[in-house]
Amino acid sequence: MAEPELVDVVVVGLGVGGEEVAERLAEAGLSVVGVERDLVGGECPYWGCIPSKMMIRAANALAEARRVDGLAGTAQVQPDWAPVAKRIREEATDTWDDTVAADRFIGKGGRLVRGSGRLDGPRRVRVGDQVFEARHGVVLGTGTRPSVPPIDGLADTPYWTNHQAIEVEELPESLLVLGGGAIGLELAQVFARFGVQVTVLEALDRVLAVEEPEASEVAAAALRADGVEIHTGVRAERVDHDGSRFTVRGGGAEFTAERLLVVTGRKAHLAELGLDTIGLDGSQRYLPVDDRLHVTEHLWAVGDLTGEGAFTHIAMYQAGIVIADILARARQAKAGADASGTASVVGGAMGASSALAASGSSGSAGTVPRADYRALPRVTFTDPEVGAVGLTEQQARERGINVQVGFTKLSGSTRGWIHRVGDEGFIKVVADADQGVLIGATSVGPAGGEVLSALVVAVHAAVPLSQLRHMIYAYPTFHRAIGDALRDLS
Ligand SMILES: Cc1cc2nc3c(=O)[nH]c(=O)nc-3n(C[C@H](O)[C@H](O)[C@H](O)COP(=O)(O)OP(=O)(O)OC[C@H]3O[C@@H](n4cnc5c(N)ncnc54)[C@H](O)[C@@H]3O)c2cc1C
Ligand SMILES: NC(=O)c1ccc[n+]([C@@H]2O[C@H](COP(=O)([O-])OP(=O)(O)OC[C@H]3O[C@@H](n4cnc5c(N)ncnc54)[C@H](O)[C@@H]3O)[C@@H](O)[C@H]2O)c1
Repeated sequence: MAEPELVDVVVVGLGVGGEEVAERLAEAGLSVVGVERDLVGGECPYWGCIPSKMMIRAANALAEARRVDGLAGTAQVQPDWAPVAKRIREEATDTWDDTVAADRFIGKGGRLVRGSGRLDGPRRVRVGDQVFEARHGVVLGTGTRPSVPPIDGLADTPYWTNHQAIEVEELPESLLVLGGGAIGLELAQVFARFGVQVTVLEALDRVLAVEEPEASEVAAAALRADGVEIHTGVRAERVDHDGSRFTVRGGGAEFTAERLLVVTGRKAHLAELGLDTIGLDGSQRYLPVDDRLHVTEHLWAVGDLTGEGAFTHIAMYQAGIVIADILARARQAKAGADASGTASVVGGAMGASSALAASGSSGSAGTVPRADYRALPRVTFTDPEVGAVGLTEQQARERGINVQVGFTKLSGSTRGWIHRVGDEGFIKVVADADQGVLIGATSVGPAGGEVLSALVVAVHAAVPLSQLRHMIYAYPTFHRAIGDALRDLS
């Protein structure tokens, strides 16, 4: 068997989290092998956040144009998917080609290895016949894939996941969407606004069930206004495809459409990562990590597979901590080696030590930040946008917190009233009455995700309620409604 090749760090999976770690460590002068079996960049730029938000931008332009009537005259809107598909192909994904991202990593000094990586004992990764041994350790950033439920008949049909929905060049006449979560709602609204007859089937009793019930109500009403049929409490039991149409049976009813999109959550695939070779259980749903993203000594994980929230901003946040941790350890190792007069343990390259010294690393593991998810923000980019941070009211009550809640509708604010059509939304704040701080908030509205930023600061920095109440909120903004919600706390 070939001797393992010694490097500083191996990163398996170059999605947003892994790519960030690999690029920044390579830039700092470490010898980094990045292993990727598909596209460098992962789900977000090719089949996730970016192309879906391009679709949403286009769909929202149609909706705004349709709002001209009654506000500013009349407008005739003729939707055309061609420019959207073209933009996704040419601007977002380079027709699903990662040359730019791969070259960027290589340009920073990284070594890209194409293939599937798996652990092969402590600090070792195997990719086909190649084995790498990492002095500082291995970072896993292998993300998630769609979790497709074991529904009778489904596996034998040509159903879509987010990949086919994002790559679509010609829209179907009708679409069944299985799953009323973030992906389901965002894409359902886009396609409906382009004229597709969309039906959403959700197993739970409300869509967007992880957020406040008031948010689910507003989102469902907005989609229905766009012509989307929503059926909650429907768990699909059987799927058939007759060559041209899908039929889904569930909840005693039958639904048919030309296409079926399955967006029922995501799943990490730990079993294929060789975790057993270091004594870890590969059958778990996610890979548990500590607050420095350590799975175990010399093994870190970032992004969706940690189960801390399937968001690009979580993957990037975690990547920042891992980078600081590894650079601090590399610097300590180098200092130890320098003191004992042995060769540098950092990389093999002559420039590595000086690059590391200039990289801004703290030099001490004690100063590496620890992950804190109290103020985790999330935004579902429906129109209106659903922004939320921290705990929902129910989560706070389940934790036994002395909860106060404040609520205000946007339509009751000056800006909402001026905005008129499309002003659906609200601000809801959840406070810990004993601590006198916000522990959660929801901001739904035309700019719900942007308005959320003030609430994220409030939860993150535990700004006292007394200070929040005495802040000046610009008039007439949507965010001024935060003041109204705070006054409603009881
Ligand atoms: C339709 C959609 C819309 C979304 N919109 C948003 C949004 O608006 N905002 C937001 O914050 N998040 C959004 N997300 C979520 C976001 O895309 C993910 O949270 C993010 O991509 C996670 O990054 P990651 O690095 O953990 O993994 P991924 O992006 O999944 O990347 C993992 C990479 O690892 C590779 N890989 C896996 N196993 C191996 C292996 N054994 N060897 C080598 N390579 C391997 C994969 O090929 C992949 O490239 C959206 C997701 C979807 C599907
Ligand atoms: N704007 C964003 O930040 C954004 C956008 C899209 C996705 N994402 C991320 O991607 C993750 C995955 O999104 P998702 O929408 O696939 O998952 P999700 O977990 O948010 O929603 C899946 C929905 O499918 C339902 N479901 C499951 N099995 C079903 C069945 N058999 N029949 C009917 N309904 C069923 C669930 O009850 C749930 O409501 C999200 O959790 C989110 O973190 C983020």
